[in-house]
Amino acid sequence: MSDISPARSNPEPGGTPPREVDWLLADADWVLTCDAAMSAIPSGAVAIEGDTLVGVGSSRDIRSRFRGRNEMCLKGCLVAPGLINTHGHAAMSCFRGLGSDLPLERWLTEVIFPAEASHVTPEFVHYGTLLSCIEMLKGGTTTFCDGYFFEEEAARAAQESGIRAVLGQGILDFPTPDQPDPSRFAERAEAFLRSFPPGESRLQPSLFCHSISACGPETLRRVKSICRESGILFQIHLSETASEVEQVIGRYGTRPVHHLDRLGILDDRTLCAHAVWLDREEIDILAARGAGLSHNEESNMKLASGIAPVPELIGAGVRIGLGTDGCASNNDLDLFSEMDMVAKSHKAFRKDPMACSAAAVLRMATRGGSAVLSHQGMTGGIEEGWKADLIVIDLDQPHLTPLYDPISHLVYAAGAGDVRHVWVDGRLVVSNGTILTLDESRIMKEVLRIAGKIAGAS
Ligand SMILES: CSC[C@H]1O[C@@H](n2cnc3c(O)ncnc32)[C@H](O)[C@@H]1O
Ligand SMILES: [Zn+2]
Repeated sequence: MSDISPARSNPEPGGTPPREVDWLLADADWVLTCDAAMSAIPSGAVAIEGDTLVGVGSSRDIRSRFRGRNEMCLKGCLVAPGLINTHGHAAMSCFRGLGSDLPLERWLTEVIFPAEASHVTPEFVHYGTLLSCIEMLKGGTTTFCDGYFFEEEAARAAQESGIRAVLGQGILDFPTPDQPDPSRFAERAEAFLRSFPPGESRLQPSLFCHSISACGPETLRRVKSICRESGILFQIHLSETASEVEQVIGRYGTRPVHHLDRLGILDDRTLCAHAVWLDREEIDILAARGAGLSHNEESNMKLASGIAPVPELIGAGVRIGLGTDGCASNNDLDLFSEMDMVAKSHKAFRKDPMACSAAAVLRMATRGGSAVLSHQGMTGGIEEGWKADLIVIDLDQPHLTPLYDPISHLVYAAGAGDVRHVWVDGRLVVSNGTILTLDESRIMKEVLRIAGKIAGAS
């Protein structure tokens, strides 16, 4: 059980006195660094100064070098990097579970798009995103990548919560809740970028073209060019269902990845969500261009979209993170259950227990996610000089006893409810399972009020 108490700094006799830092977290049973070798440090410790990890190692070593203004003894706990959710629509927590058990096209056109036209307002996005930030932070997610409407409100919510986020303004060639005139999509995108608080490194803007079906070639080209000029991430839903691929072939005479490649969309600042239906050539193009993917297995399974070729993508060197998608197609934002499902579904689909290992899945949820968001060297690992985005798991529980392999434990046995403490950018935002930055019960009440109107209208 973790305890905020002095961690007994231990200077070497006659040596330099320990450096004083903001936080010294010591005596953890394990520190999972998620470094390139996915190493785990037994009896480990970390030191945090400001927003940065300044010491990572054995408790003995770190205690000899640092003394914390705040110290925590983490006996019975595991420390891991904060998880990274690379695809979602945070505000859609207000639609949690709406239209369950339909395939993607019917779910979108019969339920979600009409509900969005009637109910999505700045207030909906603000409270839906706040609720999602609470769920994500309490469940060990410290970064999320988003795409929705009125995304200024999502940015405001992320800012209030203390989470790290990439926030994508949604663009379609159809009227949307925040742009009734689709011909003015570029003005909407530019207004969003202008609204973005400058100098806020924890939050980054992005643009999100919904899909090839919803955005014509000119829209895709223009939005990508705005992204290039601004040095920001371009996002798109890609090849989510087999029928979407058939539609693209029917309309453009080529498969979706070739279509995007011909338009010059694919590079290392493009993030494609889903990418379920890919052929060999498309996988090679994605790898050659350095494009990133978000693998959203639970959403793909719930909408019966299919199983993405993850082992082939990893084999080809494509960069992949894990995403939950929105709460209407998952129906939660829990990256622990997502990791468990990803590892098991690929094993079952291939009838091969080695098809997708626990380490490969944890890598996608940490370093992989960081790479597709261009946060590499900053998040997704516990390394000196990187951002202090950390989670502490309480191991002192029946379902986590005994422990032989900490990575296997994190992926197959631990759950979002086992997260005790969370730091983002060096700031403690969840303590003993309680969110410190937001008023959880007030936000739930506001979301219930919004949900009451949605339920009353349907
Ligand atoms: C511009 S992104 C927001 C837009 O996307 C819709 N959406 C949510 N989940 C999915 C999905 O899995 N595939 C396609 N579109 C999705 C959301 O409802 C918004 O309209
Ligand atoms: Zn999506």
